[in-house]
Amino acid sequence: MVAITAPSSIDQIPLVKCPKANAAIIPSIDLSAPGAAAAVADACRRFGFFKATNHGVPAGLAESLEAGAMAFFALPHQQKLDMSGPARPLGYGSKSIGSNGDVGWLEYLLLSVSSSSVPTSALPPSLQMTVEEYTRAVREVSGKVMELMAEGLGVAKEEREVLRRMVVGREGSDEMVRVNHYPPCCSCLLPPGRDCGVTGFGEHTDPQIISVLRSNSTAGLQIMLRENDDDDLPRWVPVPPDPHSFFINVGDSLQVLTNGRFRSVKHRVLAPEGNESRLSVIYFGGPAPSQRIAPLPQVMREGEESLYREFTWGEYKKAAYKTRLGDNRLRPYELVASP
Ligand SMILES: O=C(O)CCC(=O)C(=O)O
Ligand SMILES: [Fe+2]
Repeated sequence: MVAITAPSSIDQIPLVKCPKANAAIIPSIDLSAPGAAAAVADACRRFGFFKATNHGVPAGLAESLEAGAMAFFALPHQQKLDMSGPARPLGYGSKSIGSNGDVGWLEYLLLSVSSSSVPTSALPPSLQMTVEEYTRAVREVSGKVMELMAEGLGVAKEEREVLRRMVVGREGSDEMVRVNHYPPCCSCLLPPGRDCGVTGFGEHTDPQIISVLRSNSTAGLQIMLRENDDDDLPRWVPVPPDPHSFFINVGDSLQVLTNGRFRSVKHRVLAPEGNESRLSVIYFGGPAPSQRIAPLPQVMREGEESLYREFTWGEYKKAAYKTRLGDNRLRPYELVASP
């Protein structure tokens, strides 16, 4: 039993109805194929998002984490709170996302996986071990993807680790794992096929450099397509779930590091419509708090000007905690106003 109150009690943020799904347009990239670097860069420029296949993480690892997480979320509410502490922001949270009034139809665990303030020691030991093992594997995927990104951006071979080194294996880097559980929402109230339109996780961009997401086979994730010349209305596109693949998000910091070449992707999650829960696990790769976030000299053309006022990751993260989920957190740092 999941200790979440009835759907009617949560703030139902009005959502734009989804246009017909056009799932085929979400790029799917075999990370080991020749040409992967160019495909990654193209996807990050156009969508800030892609599906990564052939990533080398054994299926059993994600499945064990999924099973352990589902068992944890099935515990009584108070026990989950007692074990992990209330999310501030690390720990166990339910419905409330952050401290600024954002709500969603979910419960979650937010864990820091690189600092000593990790509440994972309060998790059931087998879940803690699985989270740690899974994180080691996904960290490698994120490192590989960041190298492909650098290659696709045209960074010289000797410097292709420039992004990876900010996160992977760097002393003090800010890596987090979030496990989100979206219980079935209104299947009891609506006929099959009707969009219940309840927000699972409201629209936002991820502030870090990179996010690596894996979910079970329950749908709900959507990304916003960037406006283009023919279509200047924002369009939400459902992302068909694929438990065998990872989904890579460009975060705000990577947008700045690439001087806007890669764009952080707006995304959201709708609460599940059927009887199945959605379970997602997201690895967020952030740098050390003192890391300066400014366009990388390796990607800038001669004479190119920075589009952003520089900041440190620590400053940005602190500012992000003071904003609402859907706020454009990069706007205060833009030197050339976006439309
Ligand atoms: O749960 C999901 O599928 C995505 C959630 C998300 O975007 C996040 O936790 O930042
Ligand atoms: Fe996100």
